[in-house]
Amino acid sequence: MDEKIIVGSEEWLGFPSLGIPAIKARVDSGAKTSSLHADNISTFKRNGTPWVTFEVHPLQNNRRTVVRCEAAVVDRRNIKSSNGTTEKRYVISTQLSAGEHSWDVELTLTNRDSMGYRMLLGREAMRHRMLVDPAESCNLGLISKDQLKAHYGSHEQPQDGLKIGILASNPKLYSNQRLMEAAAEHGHQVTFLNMRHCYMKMDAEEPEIHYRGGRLLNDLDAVITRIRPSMTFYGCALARQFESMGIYTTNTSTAITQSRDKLFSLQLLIKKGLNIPTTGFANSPIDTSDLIDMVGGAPLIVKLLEGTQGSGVVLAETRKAAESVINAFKALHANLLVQEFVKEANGKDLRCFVIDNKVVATIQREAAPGEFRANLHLGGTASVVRISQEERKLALDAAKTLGLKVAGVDIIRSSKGPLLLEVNSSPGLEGIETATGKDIAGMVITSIEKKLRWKKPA
Ligand SMILES: Nc1ncnc2c1ncn2[C@@H]1O[C@H](COP(=O)(O)OP(=O)(O)OP(=O)(O)O)[C@@H](O)[C@H]1O
Ligand SMILES: [Mg+2]
Ligand SMILES: [Mg+2]
Repeated sequence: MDEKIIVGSEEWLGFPSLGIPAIKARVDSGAKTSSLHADNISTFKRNGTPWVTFEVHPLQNNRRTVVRCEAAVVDRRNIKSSNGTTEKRYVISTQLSAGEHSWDVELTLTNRDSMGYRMLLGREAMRHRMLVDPAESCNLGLISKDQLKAHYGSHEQPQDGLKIGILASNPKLYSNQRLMEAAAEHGHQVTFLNMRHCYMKMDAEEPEIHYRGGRLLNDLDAVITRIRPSMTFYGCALARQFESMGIYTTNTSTAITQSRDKLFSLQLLIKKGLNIPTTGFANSPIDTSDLIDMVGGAPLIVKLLEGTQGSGVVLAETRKAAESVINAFKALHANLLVQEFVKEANGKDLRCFVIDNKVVATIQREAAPGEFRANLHLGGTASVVRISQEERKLALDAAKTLGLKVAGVDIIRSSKGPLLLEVNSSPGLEGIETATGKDIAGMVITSIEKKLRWKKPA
């Protein structure tokens, strides 16, 4: 061929012999081989030679449209993916159609979804045929929604609702009850998944998650990740496994992991220019006095890095008290931070509930008399409150910085303006739903429906 086809960074391609007339590919000359996102891969023999059968979801963010394909296996190869891991993949050879042209290419089958693209076009398939202009996109033409409907309408699986799992610990908890209720109310099939009863098969080609008794959890559409702090390590491993199987998670394993590390997340937030109370962190007991000065002296707050629901937060009213609390915690080898005490907050703080980059509800929590911690578990009371633009922006920036789609952002009102206290990746629903009367659980479900482009059947 003399004239080379100029392609952009993404293109609509087709694999006629696989029954896939249109699929949007990420053009990636950095990758050697091309890959196709395939599910439920299994092998069989035809006339004595190895074949594979697999399912392709040809449309991005849509797992309802399924095309079952078959192809002869030409090889099994170790492929290094962009995240550095190597997996053994089946290789097939099939005709690629690109605009007016077509030729045979090799494709590796992987069940790893690379940023929503169902296929990656690597340089081997492009060689001598294509040139890439990374500034362009869809040079070979756009495919309309109607065309896609005509291609794939008959491949849409009838579905009454999404299959949603709630990955958590306690099915009796108000938040989990409400999420299950809301999912069912929206017409979905919902299952409570106790993290302790999930176990996984670490396999590059066929990763699996099993549930107590051996039930396979691979066909879920979405998992609502409600991982309690004490289960962060295992819970995030499970979330990661679901993600690697192409299952949508509300908060991703990465976002949860980093938001659980209080110190790390404070560093990330500060780097983004978000305001927090003046905070110090140390390890050796020698410098206690300077550490206290660093945050402006007593009264000050000492926080255990692993504390939750207010349990690890202490107010030291005097310098002497501060020294003894810090030294006591240090002797226990607990990680702690010291923080300026925001006295003018008067035992109040704000909890902003963020979903998909929107503050959907906010409450003000007020500490019980004689208490400075506003946690509802410590007897604090919740009330509806209006927040300022600045507070709203702080909450949204915080959730975004940590990559959380669902977050409870705690803000304290100081004389210097709003200061960020912390960001929770599994915010409780009881206090905020009760005080505001809003259906927050329903909003979480709606957010999943939007992400998966699910529409209520007429
Ligand atoms: N620097 C501070 N100045 C004044 N009050 C504070 C300060 N830090 C925390 N508080 C109060 O103490 C409460 C608990 O603190 P914080 O939210 O940091 O820890 P936590 O509640 O134990 O953590 P988690 O919310 O993860 O369970 C806050 O809600 C707030 O009312
Ligand atoms: Mg808190
Ligand atoms: Mg916290």
